[in-house]
Amino acid sequence: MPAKLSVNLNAVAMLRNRRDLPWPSVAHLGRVALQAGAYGLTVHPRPDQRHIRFSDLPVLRALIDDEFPQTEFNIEGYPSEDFLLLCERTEPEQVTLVPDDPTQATSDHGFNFRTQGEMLKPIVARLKAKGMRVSLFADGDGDEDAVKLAKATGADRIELYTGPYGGCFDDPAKGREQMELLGRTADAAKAEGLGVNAGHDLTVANLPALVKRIPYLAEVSIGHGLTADALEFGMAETVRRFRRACGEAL
Ligand SMILES: CC(=O)[C@@H](O)[C@H](O)COP(=O)(O)O
Ligand SMILES: NCC(=O)COP(=O)(O)O
Repeated sequence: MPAKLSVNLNAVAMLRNRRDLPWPSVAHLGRVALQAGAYGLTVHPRPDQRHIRFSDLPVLRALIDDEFPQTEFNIEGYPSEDFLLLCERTEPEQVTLVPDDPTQATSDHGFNFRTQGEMLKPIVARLKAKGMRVSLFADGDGDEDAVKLAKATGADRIELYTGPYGGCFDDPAKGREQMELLGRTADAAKAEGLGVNAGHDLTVANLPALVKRIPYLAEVSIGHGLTADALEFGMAETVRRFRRACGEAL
């Protein structure tokens, strides 16, 4: 089974927010992505709303419900009370919890399950009780004990933080090392019965090797590199290119 592509709309929202105007439209580009066969949409609303605004969420929820009911909405964020309430109001199919500080420019590490595992347990249970699948952002450093602690939170999946892998675009040997660490983390998660997602700095160039190493990868969420390609190739063609890179025969 190829990894499913969820298109992260944060970068589109960031372009829109340069002006007090409604374009580029997050909802319209989400529609184009889903029409082109993306499996889902991802957003990462940050507390300062510098990318996705809280008001985007009901619009995207309605887009999926009304026009693409076979697809999924994935909301990412730090599990503050405000974020949890936002998820409970929006009811995404999946919530990806990340340990981001509000001042961070972008996500750059996974949870420390040794120190944060107990904090996560009731939060995971609360979201799952409302029918949302829960994925936890995790470092892909090959730490098998950390994966066991992630499993103990009750989460359904982990999302491998692939930033260090994506950062090796100009150093293939280091890229292979990072990929092996991601692969070992993923294998440990699979052995624990956790599903495995991945995201951050994935591109059409670095995806094929990753999905080959982790053939059971459930889902990738991609925004920055995909939006960069969409400027060149258009959103629909870009989604098809990424689907091919995920292993879909198109
Ligand atoms: C959780 C994660 O991996 C991030 O990639 C995030 O979703 C992207 O967020 P920004 O687009 O706000 O940098
Ligand atoms: N979870 C990762 C994500 O949604 C997108 O990350 P990026 O492709 O914008 O780096």
